[in-house]
Amino acid sequence: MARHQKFSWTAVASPAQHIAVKNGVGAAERLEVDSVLAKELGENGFRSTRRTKIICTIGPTSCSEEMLETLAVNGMNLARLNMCHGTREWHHEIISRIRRLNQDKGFSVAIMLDTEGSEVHTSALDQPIKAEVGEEYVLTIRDPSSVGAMAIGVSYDAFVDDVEVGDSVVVDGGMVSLEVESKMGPDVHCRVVDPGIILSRANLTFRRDGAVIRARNSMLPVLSSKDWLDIDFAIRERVDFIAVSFVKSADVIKNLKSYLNSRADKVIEVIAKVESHDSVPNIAEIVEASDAVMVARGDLGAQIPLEDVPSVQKEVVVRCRQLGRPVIVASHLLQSMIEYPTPTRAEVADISDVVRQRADALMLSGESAVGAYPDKAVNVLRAVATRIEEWVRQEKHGQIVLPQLANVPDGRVSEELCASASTMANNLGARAIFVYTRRGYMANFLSRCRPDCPVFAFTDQQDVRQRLNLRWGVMPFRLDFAPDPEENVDRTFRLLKRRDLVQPGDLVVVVSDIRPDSSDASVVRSVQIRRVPA
Ligand SMILES: Nc1ncnc2c1ncn2[C@@H]1O[C@H](COP(=O)(O)OP(=O)(O)OP(=O)(O)O)[C@@H](O)[C@H]1O
Ligand SMILES: CC(=O)C(=O)O
Ligand SMILES: [K+]
Ligand SMILES: [Mg+2]
Repeated sequence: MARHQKFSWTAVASPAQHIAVKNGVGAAERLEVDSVLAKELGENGFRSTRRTKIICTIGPTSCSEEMLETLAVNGMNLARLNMCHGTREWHHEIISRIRRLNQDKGFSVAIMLDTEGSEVHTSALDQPIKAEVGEEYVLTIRDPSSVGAMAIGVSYDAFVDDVEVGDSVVVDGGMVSLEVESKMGPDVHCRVVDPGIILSRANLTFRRDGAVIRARNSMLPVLSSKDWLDIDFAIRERVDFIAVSFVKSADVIKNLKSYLNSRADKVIEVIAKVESHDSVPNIAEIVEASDAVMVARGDLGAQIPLEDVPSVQKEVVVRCRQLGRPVIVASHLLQSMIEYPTPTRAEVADISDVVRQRADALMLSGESAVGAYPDKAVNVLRAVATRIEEWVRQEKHGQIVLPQLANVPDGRVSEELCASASTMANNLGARAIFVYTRRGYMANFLSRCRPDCPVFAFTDQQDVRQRLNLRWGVMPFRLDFAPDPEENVDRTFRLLKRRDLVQPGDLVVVVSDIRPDSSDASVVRSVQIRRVPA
């Protein structure tokens, strides 16, 4: 079968080389592109280069320098660090490793820090516990070692008041279920109903008659005092994104954004995680307030009925696209690959559904953090995304009506310009759209249009380049800008030709809103149709 080749699970890129391009004429003519992206573009051609971005949660089985490099080579665009696990020192070390690899190997892997949030979880365990039907465990708010061999600590003191005899305790959304048999002061005695594995710091939800109990639990702050310390750590580490766990409403996002505005000396984008029962009625305001959104299906599936998860996912994805917010679909995409080297057919179908919905990014959780095959899981995401995107383009799936966003004339012009550029590029079968952008604003608008060809975004800011890694279809480049916008286009053609990334005669649509000087009055916005000169 001719397709077999494209659908294989092997890596497209061999170990990357540093490929910052320097023009002999002057040191200013410098173009930097992620070495893995350059290779993908060279080998697959523009049209077949993957548009959906890949995020990997880094944990014990993916934190070595070798595995981080393999993940980057296989297509990881963003690394996620989950502050539920590991110490700040550990996370600092991983961030340093990723930065070193970016520097030495020419990657541009962006960094996301994910807050712990006030979820209720078990204490740290040295070993996962295999819970068998009928066994009794004591969930306690005391030090479990003082209670006995079958005791497990719980992070939230009021849980002993919240639960009653007969309630269910659900571990990690259903990995294990227990029933409360008796309460004795700080200890709650439970019997295993559904057997399975209890992992270290596993999430706990409590149910009565099938419904989630949200007594005191729902009064916990979304950002705890520990989370604020982790946020200060994120600022010091200059991460690209902070993902906020268990968001309930827009308030916490607004609060965090103003904190970051006043404290951080770079832009850190705030990602709202939709995983709390309480977030569901407030999705519209949450999407509006956030820079990006994650459908965190692991916890979401424990907080709302499982059969409601797909429609919430769809709603969030569509809303985000309409408002131009990047959207990530996370967790259980390749759950079986935690243990096995190949995915189930149902998992491939799930990934394909996310890609058809045209979400910006796919995120691995346990598969890359603790799984036996993090590199293979990334290969599967890459192969499935690439193949399904091609199919979506052929069949014209996933077209949605995009409402007008900007309500100021300036914004309207940018938005219309991008919509027209995207339509023109589709109708003319352009090889790429080039956009020159300082803050990434125009690249975002273009990504929202989901054009058939890739968007090459040229920015002079390294941190904008990193953030654009999350945007669907955007291939970020760092370019030293010339004062004259026309010179930027010529410079790009020259440098890309030298890399063999474009050929003379290629048709590209060029969008620019770079100001020749810093005064707003002189902004020149344009769309041009250009052929790469000989
Ligand atoms: N830094 C880490 N150190 C140790 N184990 C980790 C780390 N990160 C993740 N893990 C393990 O990988 C599993 C899956 O990771 P994941 O980030 O999905 O965590 P989680 O505990 O389910 O929380 P969340 O809801 O925030 O995703 C975790 O349950 C944990 O066992
Ligand atoms: C990613 C995450 O937090 C979840 O799926 O619950
Ligand atoms: K988390
Ligand atoms: Mg979660």
